[in-house]
Amino acid sequence: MNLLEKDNALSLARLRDVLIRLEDTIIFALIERAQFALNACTYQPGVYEYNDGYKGSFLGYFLHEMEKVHSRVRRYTSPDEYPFTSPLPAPILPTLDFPPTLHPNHINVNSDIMDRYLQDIVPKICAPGDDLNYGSSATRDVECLQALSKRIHYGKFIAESKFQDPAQQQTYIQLIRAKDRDGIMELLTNRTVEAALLRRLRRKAMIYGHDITEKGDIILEDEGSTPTQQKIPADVVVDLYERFVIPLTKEVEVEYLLKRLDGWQDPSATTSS
Ligand SMILES: C=C(O[C@@H]1C=C(C(=O)O)C=C[C@H]1O)C(=O)O
Repeated sequence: MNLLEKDNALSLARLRDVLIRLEDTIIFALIERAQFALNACTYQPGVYEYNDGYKGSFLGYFLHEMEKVHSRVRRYTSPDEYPFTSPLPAPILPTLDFPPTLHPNHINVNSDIMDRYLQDIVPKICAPGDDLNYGSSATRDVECLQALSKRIHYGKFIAESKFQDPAQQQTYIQLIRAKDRDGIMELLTNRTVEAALLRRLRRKAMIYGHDITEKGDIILEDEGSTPTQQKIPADVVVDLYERFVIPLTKEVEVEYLLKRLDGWQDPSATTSS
């Protein structure tokens, strides 16, 4: 979605279409990472010496170097992009005039994303062991992390869209003023959308994650496909969304809404004469 556009920027349907497209990005990024072994040494701090005194992991070093270049070309001035590392240099390009779609906030859940990715995701999609392809596996790790980060932080746009719905705004205002996290979570939750998403995701993962024979047949798990024919198990992708991506997206929505009234004047409030 072009965030420089001003019209219809917060249409919930358009935002949901972005999340649907990001499903493809995430599935293919996971498939690319799954080509390589776990390469656990790339996640352990202190395994390599770095000329600038950096003491973290190979992935951390690679990610920070990548983000420094991306920061220089103003990637993180976009309201849908959030870095994992700091400090980052100022952009060499003039900042773009994004419409003020989101309420000012400093929400960044990338440390949670990194923890869950390393603990819960990589070990399930990669073969154990070390294939020495450290640069390749780290490159795919960065692509997975960036895609997951974009998807989860899109929760801010979704939350703003829901807040601006006239039919729900006063209810959100009451819940926010009461600091009612559970009430906000319940109001923003759409179980129908979530269930449809998981059904669609399983179909995508089964099709994208399998080779297609010359005849055009797709060999699926329940048709006796062997692990070598599965680029990534559909169950892993569905479980990733159900236990991590969706819950963390909703946490971002709740955190965003809890701060939505900071410095905000309710236009519907009657001014006392
Ligand atoms: C993103 C939305 O908000 C919530 C989070 C969802 C998700 O992370 O996929 C789906 C539905 C909602 O429970 C939405 O309403 O589309």
